[in-house]
Amino acid sequence: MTESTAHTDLWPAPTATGAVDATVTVPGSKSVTNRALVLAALAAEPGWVRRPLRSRDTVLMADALRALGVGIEETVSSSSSPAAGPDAAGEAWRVIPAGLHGPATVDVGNAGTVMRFLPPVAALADGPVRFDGDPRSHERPLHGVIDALRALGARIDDNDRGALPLTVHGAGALEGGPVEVDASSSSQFISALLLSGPRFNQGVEVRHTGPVLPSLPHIRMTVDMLRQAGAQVDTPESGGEPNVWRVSPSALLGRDLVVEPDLSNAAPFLAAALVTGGRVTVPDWPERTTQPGDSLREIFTAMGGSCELTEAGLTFTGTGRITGIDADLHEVGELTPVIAAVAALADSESVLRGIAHLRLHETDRLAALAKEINELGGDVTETEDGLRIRPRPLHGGVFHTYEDHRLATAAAVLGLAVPGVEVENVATTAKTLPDFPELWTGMLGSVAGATVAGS
Ligand SMILES: O=C(O)C1=C[C@@H](OP(=O)(O)O)[C@@H](O)[C@H](O)C1
Ligand SMILES: C=C(OP(=O)(O)O)C(=O)O
Repeated sequence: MTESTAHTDLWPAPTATGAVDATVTVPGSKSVTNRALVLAALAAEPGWVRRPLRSRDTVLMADALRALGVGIEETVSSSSSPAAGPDAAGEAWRVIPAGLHGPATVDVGNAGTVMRFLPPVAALADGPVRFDGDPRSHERPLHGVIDALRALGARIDDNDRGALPLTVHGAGALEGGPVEVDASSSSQFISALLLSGPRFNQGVEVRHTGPVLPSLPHIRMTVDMLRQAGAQVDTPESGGEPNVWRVSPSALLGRDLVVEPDLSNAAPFLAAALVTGGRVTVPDWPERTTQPGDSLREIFTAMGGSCELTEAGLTFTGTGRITGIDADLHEVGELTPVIAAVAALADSESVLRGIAHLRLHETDRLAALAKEINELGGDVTETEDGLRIRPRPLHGGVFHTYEDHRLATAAAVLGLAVPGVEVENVATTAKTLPDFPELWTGMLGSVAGATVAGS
């Protein structure tokens, strides 16, 4: 969290004066889209990524792969693929793999997936690839990827910083093999090495050596998508050693993949049902998924709502009463900001644990949530590994967002119940959810008497 941001634009968060009753179509998953792009770029044949998320993080990924020589064409497709399903017509990315070339320059913005997933890809290029990004990207942990790639045979020039900016001197191939990584600061270190692993001469065997590994569902997502692309992956869950993942060298298939809705970005909309005692349906909620956002069904039910998965999607219904929770969120850390906002509106205390690594996300999320909710009259304290939230009556005010999309959506949730919340730089939601203000007001359009604070 840096103290000051240059943004002066304030978005008056709409206050709900009634129960929401809406269906909200949530755009595609950032995590699935960016994995799909990387795997398609490394494949031996062209593939499709349908219903991709088009947001800052995914456009940065596509542009970076293009800079390395991969063809990515935007199309409006009417799919004839059975895999795509009857209603999968619509926008798609056609990915045409090619030899990976340097010199190239990659702007990672502040996308963890781009800054961590692409250095291993760059090691396969035939020349130098320079990586840089937003000022915050220089502070986010990358040492796990850098050290592991060096151990696997890559040459990287990072001025001994263990962080961005850096240059990967691609040599056209990487030896690969066994490597140890402390991924306690980001699961993305492991995902990064596994995703490119099939293309290393010896494949890769990644052993996590540090304390608790966060975001395991995201590693499962990596493994799942690798397997669907034809890779052979051994995991702790498939009978392998604890904390060891092994990917064999192989060609990857070009897939026809339909991206699921981003279930973590469904969080503010489901929260609206909880906060207003209303009902929100998110269509196309997958029956089976590796996305951490699927845990919202359990977490928000524990906080006082109920949910039902039908053909129409996931319908979440609130009662207007919110109960605090004591929850370990280390597997689903990216859900924390919205859960914290809901907890601040509950009728009992919450403790959110297991999320110390959030201090290294888009901003220091623990510090930012505590400061901003407290500035609205709340009582949030940082613990060693999370937050303690004691609900108090809140008042309006400016909610600073620190270039963090999830801080902005959390603020919108507070604004439903607290008149006069003004969200600084709501446009920062474009990192993963570009149409957030429109989706939000569209959802509230279904509330009789919805008002916009400050208007
Ligand atoms: O692999 C991914 O797509 C992600 C993994 C998680 O990262 P961390 O393990 O760094 O928390 C998550 O928070 C991030 O939003 C997306
Ligand atoms: C931590 C997040 O993003 P990133 O992929 O940049 O790590 C997030 O989206 O909550």
